[in-house]
Amino acid sequence: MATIGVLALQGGFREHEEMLTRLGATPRKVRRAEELEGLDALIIPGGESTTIRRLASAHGLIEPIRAFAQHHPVWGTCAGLIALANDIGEEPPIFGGLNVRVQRNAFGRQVDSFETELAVPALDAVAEEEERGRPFPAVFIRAPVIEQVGEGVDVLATLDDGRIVAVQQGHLLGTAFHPELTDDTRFHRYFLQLVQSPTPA
Ligand SMILES: NC(=O)CC[C@H](N)C(=O)O
Repeated sequence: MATIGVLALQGGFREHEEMLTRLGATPRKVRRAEELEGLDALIIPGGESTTIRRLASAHGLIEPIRAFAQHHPVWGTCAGLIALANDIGEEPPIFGGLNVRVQRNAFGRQVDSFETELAVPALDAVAEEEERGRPFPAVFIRAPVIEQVGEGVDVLATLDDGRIVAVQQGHLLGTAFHPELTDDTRFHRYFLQLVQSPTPA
C-alpha cells in the first residue's frame, strides 16, 4: 500500500493521517527533508500559510518539497493549496508548482467559515454506485479561492458564483476546502488513485 507523507509542521495534519489510515494507506509525518525519502506522495494540510512558510523554511524543507512536487503527487488543502500555488499575490510562492493564482482569505471576515455542497464530477472516477453524482460536502475555513488558472490546470469544482475552489494539474491537486474534516472519503480516494497511476509531469 502507498506511503503518504503529511507535512506536519502546523495545522490539520492529524485528520489527513486518520483519513489515510482509514483507507488502508500508510501516513507518515514529514518534518524534516529526510522524511520525504521513499514516500509515494505528500499532502500539505490547512493551517496558516505564513506559518507553514516560516516553519518549512526553518526546517530546510522549501527546496526539498519543491523538488518532490515535480515528480510525485502532492495535494494541498486550503493553506496547503496556497503553499503550492505559483502566484499568491504580493508574497513570493512558498513551494509553488501549481500553475494558479490564489487569493488568500477570499471570503473576508464576515464569512469566516461555511459548508456547502459542491458538484465535483471528477470524483465519479472513484465513486461507489450509490455515491455517483452526489455533491461533495465542502468545509471552507478562512479559505482562499483560485482566481486564475494557467496552462495544464483542470478545474474540478467551482462555487455557484463561478469561483474556482478545486483544481488538478497532472499529479498536483489543490482544494480550497477541507475534505479531511468530513466523513466523505472520495477526495482522499481520488488522490490515492492518482498515486497509483500518476500522470507524468
Ligand atoms: N484553513 C486554512 O488553511 C486557512 C488558510 C489561511 N487563511 C491562510 O491564509 O493561510
